[in-house]
Amino acid sequence: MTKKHETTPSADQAQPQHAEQQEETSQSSIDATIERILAADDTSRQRGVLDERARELSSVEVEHADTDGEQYDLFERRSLRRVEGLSTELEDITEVEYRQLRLERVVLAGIYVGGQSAEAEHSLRELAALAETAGSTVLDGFLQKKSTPDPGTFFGSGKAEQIREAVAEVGADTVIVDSELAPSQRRGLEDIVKVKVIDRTGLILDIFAQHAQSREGKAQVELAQLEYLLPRLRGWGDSMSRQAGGQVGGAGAGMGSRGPGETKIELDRRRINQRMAKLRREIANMKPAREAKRANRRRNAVPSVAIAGYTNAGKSSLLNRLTDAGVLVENALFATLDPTVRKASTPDGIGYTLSDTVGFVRALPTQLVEAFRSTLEEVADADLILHVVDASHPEPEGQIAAVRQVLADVEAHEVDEIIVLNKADAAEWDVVERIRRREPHTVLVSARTGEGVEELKELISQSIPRPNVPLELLVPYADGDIVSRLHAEDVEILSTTYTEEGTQLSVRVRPEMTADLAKYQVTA
Ligand SMILES: Nc1nc2c(ncn2[C@@H]2O[C@H](COP(=O)(O)OP(=O)(O)OP(=O)(O)O)[C@@H](O)[C@H]2O)c(=O)[nH]1
Ligand SMILES: [Mg+2]
Repeated sequence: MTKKHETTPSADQAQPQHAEQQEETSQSSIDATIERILAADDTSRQRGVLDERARELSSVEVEHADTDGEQYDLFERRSLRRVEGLSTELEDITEVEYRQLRLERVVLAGIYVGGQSAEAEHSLRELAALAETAGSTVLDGFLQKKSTPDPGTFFGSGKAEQIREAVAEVGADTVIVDSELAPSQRRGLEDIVKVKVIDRTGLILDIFAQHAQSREGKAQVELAQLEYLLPRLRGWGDSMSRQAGGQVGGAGAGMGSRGPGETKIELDRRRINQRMAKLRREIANMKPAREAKRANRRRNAVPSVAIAGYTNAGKSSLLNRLTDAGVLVENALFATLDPTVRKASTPDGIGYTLSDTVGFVRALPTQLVEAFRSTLEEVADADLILHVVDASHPEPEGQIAAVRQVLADVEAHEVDEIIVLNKADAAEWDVVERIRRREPHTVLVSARTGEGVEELKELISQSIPRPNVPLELLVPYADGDIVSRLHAEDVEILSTTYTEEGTQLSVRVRPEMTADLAKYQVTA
């Protein structure tokens, strides 16, 4: 199935293309005129969109803060980077296509509705960053003004033809479209541009597949990929006749269209469904272990703080800064997929857990949100969310909105949230001011330099549930270990006085501790 362009076009297949052309010509001539007028604008737009480096990846060389640790994973990951021009051919593409996109030299393309070109450019630059993260070289980018996507080829055959020319000119082997394409649009476009076409969702899934490490993460990504792939199996649906080798003639693609191709596709489809059911079971089986851990934390009333935010905002760097965890930090999108939970404590010694999560992105594929639901639900369960925002980005508002959308999807929108404006060392002041005006709880930090981190720790300390049962204790000197325990555990010690009978303490503890301390209790 690698040889997608070798199949002889059947009458059946030619039909929709023909219809599409008709539709195209029957579109009002006003459209054509507008297109012509825009053409001038378009040529300037076609080049230049990607002249600036993709903003989503920071433009400064990656430096690591001391707190970032040894970054062994990074070395490993780099050493596995795709090498341009080398690729592994795999035979049974219906089975492996979804993990092996073989992106090498790519051309990007997107459409925008009138008046939203800035937004579309932004999105296309982000797409470039995603493509780079996936290991490909971005050669060119196009934006087309179009209010509704063409049902057959997404761009319309005229524009698709231009893309084909550009692809041929720069020698690209893949076109990445900045939207989610319907399976038929992807096929329609591939037939014109003559190289592989993938969409934003497929690209993000590919990055996730490259970065997944844990058994659970891998299973989650594979499930999302299969879900995405299922309706996209080549030969499924309208192009069934290609599978039958073009033997099906005439308009009636009814009974006669049942050929060997369909059987093969049905088989694949059944196998994929079985695999998906198995993955769902596996993921469900992994959940109890994580839930047990979480329940344990709950029982011990350890407050939990979740770090969430747009991809590359600096979540892992912040976790490292707050805990010395040595978690992988990379100037790449979706560096972290596997949630990491670390212990941390407030300046006055109240312990809490801090967890790093998968980054979010505009239009995070729904298949991924679904597959990662169990992971993301940990965020919903937290006592506090540190929503990390890249303050060196010119317009982080869109990112904040995208993150909140995902948080709402997993019902985490009611958890207390602190907006952590990170990368203070590289921030634009007007951006910082703008966000501070809009958001009630913000703090400006730099995970790299450590600036503002003390203030953030203080804010966390005030925002997590604190021990809240006041007790007056008198502990005989013989029971000195109790006093050390009070110091070691999550107890707020308000005052200590030494009397003849023992140490007198005024404390606040968590409810679970009151039973143990009952025998030392005195009335104030
Ligand atoms: N200038 C500057 N760069 C920073 C700061 N914090 C993080 N970075 C850089 O931003 C990039 C992304 O950092 P990460 O901590 O990996 O970001 P993340 O949010 O965990 O990213 P994903 O896991 O990919 O979603 C890295 O190149 C960091 O070195 C900061 O305070 N200032
Ligand atoms: Mg990370």
